[in-house]
Amino acid sequence: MAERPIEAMFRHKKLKEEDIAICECKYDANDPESACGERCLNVLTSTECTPGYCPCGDYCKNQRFQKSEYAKTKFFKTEGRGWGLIADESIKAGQFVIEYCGEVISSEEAQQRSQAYEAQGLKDAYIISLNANSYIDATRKGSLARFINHSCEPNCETRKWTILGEIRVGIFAKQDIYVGTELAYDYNFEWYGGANVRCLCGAPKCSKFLGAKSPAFLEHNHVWEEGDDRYTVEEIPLYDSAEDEPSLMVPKDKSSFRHEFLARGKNDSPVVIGGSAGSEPRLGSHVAVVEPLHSFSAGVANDIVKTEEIKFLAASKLNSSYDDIRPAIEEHERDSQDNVDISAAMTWIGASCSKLKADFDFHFSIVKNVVCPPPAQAPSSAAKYSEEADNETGMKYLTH
Ligand SMILES: C[S@@+](CC[C@H](N)C(=O)[O-])C[C@H]1O[C@@H](n2cnc3c(N)ncnc32)[C@H](O)[C@@H]1O
Repeated sequence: MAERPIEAMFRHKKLKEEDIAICECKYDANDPESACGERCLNVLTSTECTPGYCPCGDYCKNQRFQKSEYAKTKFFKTEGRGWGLIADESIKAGQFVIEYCGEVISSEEAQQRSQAYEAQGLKDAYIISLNANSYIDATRKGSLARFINHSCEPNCETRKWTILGEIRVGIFAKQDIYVGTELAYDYNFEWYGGANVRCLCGAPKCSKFLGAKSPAFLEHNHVWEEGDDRYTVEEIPLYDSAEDEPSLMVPKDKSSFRHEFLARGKNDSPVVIGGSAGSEPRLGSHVAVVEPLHSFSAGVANDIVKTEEIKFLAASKLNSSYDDIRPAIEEHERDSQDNVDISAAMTWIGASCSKLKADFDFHFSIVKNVVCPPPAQAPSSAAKYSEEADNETGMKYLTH
């Protein structure tokens, strides 16, 4: 066995000798920079070489986490987003910027701490996910990486690396970054903030909330689907990191339907479809006023209620199968590993298709029965059928 420096023996306590990944690199004495470059077997598997075992010895370039080879950065005060981190030297695309350091904790501990920090009034969240069961909390201990803000169009990204048998998270540049540019990554898969925070990244395709696509956010706010008004932003309590406002009113999407009111016919007044309640319906726009469900014929009402029930059932089946597949999806998204259990994936795909079909059937039943009823069906007394067709869709709407 090759002789190893003493400190190497102490450092990989968790790694058994037979588990140490040893590359086959041979460094060129005339070009020491070539040692363990991008073709190194360990680099290709996002694993750092183990000191004392790498054939390139001290020339090995693949020990950046272990040697804290960070880019030069400094923190600064942003407008509305607290502290941020900027590049203090130019950074190349793909370069390791800094490690996200902190306390490694379990998911139960992460949940407890996140609630406790919120109760203490801490507005900034520093817990990110490491894998399905562990999190890194940089609230009390961490590197400068804790100051990196979120952007929906970021110049950096997180990547997982295996260092001496342990997974660690690094921030890497996605593109060349000039000196003085703010560093940002997308919090989506790592976000473990308790409160819903309005995103102030300013990107044209901003998703409005920090971590809006993260498993934790979806779990707390349910599935936020296009056209599903149960989960519109108006209904999500949030605080604004800039002004700590308790609520935010976002203009409603005029083209989305409000099925629940229609299908259940909860009140007697006409129901507005596709406009904010109380707003003036406009003829020929994507706004229609219809009667509550109970004022339609029994056949029409039954058809809509039946398709809506199927829709809810399909949604709940999809949700429960998502719970089974979620750990695999998370793992896959983080580590790009193809370890998704095929039967769970098939169930999930099946449930997704059933839900799509149920959604379609429900929408179709509204269009068929309410928005465009067959000519034989006379409109009710409270509404008359407008002959004016929408230019874009050709659909006709009920109006006062
Ligand atoms: C990991 S910390 C980042 C550093 C933080 N700005 C500070 O002052 O310590 C994450 C917190 O920063 C704030 N933040 C980060 N990105 C943001 C963004 N795009 N919009 C609004 N607030 C943001 C949020 O309060 C979030 O909880």
